[in-house]
Amino acid sequence: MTYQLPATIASAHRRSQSFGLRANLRPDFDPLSLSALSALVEQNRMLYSHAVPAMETLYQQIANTHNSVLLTDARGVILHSLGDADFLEKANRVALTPGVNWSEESKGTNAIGTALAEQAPTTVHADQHYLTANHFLTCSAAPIVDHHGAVIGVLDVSGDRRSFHKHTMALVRMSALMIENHLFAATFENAITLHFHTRPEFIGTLMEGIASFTPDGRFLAANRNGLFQLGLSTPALQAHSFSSLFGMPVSKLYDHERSAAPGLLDLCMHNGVRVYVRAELRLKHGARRLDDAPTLPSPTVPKQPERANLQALNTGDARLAQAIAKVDRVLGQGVPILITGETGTGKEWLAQAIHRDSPRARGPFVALNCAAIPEALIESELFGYEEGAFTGARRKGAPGRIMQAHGGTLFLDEIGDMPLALQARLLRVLEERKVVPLGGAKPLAVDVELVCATNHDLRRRIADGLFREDLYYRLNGLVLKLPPLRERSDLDALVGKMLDGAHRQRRVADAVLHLFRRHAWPGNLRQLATLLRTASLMAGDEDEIGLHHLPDDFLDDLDASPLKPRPAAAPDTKLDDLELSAILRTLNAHGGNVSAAARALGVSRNTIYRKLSRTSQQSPAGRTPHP
Ligand SMILES: Nc1ncnc2c1ncn2[C@@H]1O[C@H](COP(=O)(O)OP(=O)(O)OP(=O)(O)O)[C@@H](O)[C@H]1O
Repeated sequence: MTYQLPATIASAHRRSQSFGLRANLRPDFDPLSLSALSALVEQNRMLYSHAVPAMETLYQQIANTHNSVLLTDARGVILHSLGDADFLEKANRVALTPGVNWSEESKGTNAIGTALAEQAPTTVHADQHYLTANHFLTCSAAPIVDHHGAVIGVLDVSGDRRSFHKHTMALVRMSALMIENHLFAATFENAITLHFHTRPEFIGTLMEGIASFTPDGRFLAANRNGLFQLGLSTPALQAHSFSSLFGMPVSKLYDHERSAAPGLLDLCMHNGVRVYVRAELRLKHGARRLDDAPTLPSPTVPKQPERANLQALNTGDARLAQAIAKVDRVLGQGVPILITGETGTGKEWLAQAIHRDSPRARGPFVALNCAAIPEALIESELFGYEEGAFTGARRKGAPGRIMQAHGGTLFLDEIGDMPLALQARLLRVLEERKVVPLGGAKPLAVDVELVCATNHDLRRRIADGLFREDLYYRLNGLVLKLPPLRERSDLDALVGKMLDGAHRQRRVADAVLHLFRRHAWPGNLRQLATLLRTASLMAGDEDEIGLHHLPDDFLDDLDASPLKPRPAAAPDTKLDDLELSAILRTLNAHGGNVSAAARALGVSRNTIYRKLSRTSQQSPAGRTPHP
């Protein structure tokens, strides 16, 4: 049977012929010597050290599928491979091993060589390979580019052709993007780095745009998604600055970052597209490098008399005010703080405020989410590793998060999810105040204030054998329990504060506030902040956020979920709820338009407003917790 070769493969075959290669060529068994390979790895140290963790994660996804993960340099020489033993043995037979060159000039059409030649992700399957010896393979490769857009290597998954899976290419592309983003983040030491996207939930994911600027706002570089969103090429961007691209003076960005709880910025790019932006300031005077680690922050740093940042969180809820008063008493005294509370109740914001009001405010604030990184990586992330700690290469060492927080605050989020074995190591670090990096022998002295957070009940996890009791007692110097939003009495003030941070000053209609007070808010402050951002966008030029600006899914939720119970004394409870439910459903069906809903129900708009407000008055926020 004959079939048409895809155009890329056909031109790769023509190139292979022009190199004088023959299809029956025997694989080349002449790899670089071990010392030459080590030297090559050393030359590609940045690429190698950021790629290996991503390769390990990628390999975990495809383990036991007769595949291997490979990294090459910019010429196609394999630097590192990870794979299933049975497949590695087969791969050896065709020299798919470290130290061997897989460029098209050397091996003819193959995913690595062709991805390099085409500068694009490429899959080469079975007999699409130029050399007959490679027909048993299926390979998917994606180039890795640096911050100038230059190809610096290739990530590839190769396996037995029977193991072909159509999702492999997507996994490889995502992993290559992850490596590029990590490299990008490590490239600029003294810079402002922006993470941006048109949708706030995409910030922190592989889809985010990243762009770096000098401290005075000149453009340095952007990653692939950043270039795409900005809609300009790297050369065109060289003439730009933070203010010309994002319409805000750089001084305002500094002001924003210095504010009590800098959330996402809502900015309008030069092309008129609105984006959400998280800024990261890595400025020399602010960021502490490991090299200066042994020096502790100067004891002469004055203790700030005012708790400006903590006070900014105090918007009138009595339980929160109590928690802040407790923090005030222990600040700077070396008492570990444990923050508990449901998801989205503001645990991380509180941790940041604690750091900013502490005498260590000038030191680093380093956060690690123990639930967000694979278990295999937590250890090296937390404790760091020494040069040569990983087999196969002279991978340069890296400081762990604990060391990076030296002289400042270490925030361990989701501490309840930390694996048991690491809990023992963490306990030792806390007791001895020393860290031993992986593969290292020498303990390094470390001085950090510890703030941890969890939404688990740690006592429960102790009873279930998932959390060490001794560590628990080491962490809970002061335990702060953040109330869920449905139990807070300062909802109106919070709404006002969240809107204050926006570009445009807007009010919220009473009817909307009434609905807010009756909602159970499973996503807490995060849900409220996101809802207000969406509603503000919907409101466009209007000064007031009304019911018709609320997203449909919120009205759906309100209708579907039980409202907060009202006090037992309230009359006609059932009837009122039925009525309210009918009103909400109708509002929902009419996109939140009160006039249309009133017409459909045959009542006046005022009746709708009155019913909404009456139900809320019967159930003041903060009275009864939602079950
Ligand atoms: N005091 C506050 N004022 C205004 N918005 C706030 C405040 N605290 C939190 N938020 C909003 O809520 C979001 C979630 O807050 P945060 O990340 O601190 O919660 P968390 O409890 O740590 O969540 P998780 O348990 O999911 O890690 C923030 O991104 C912000 O939008």
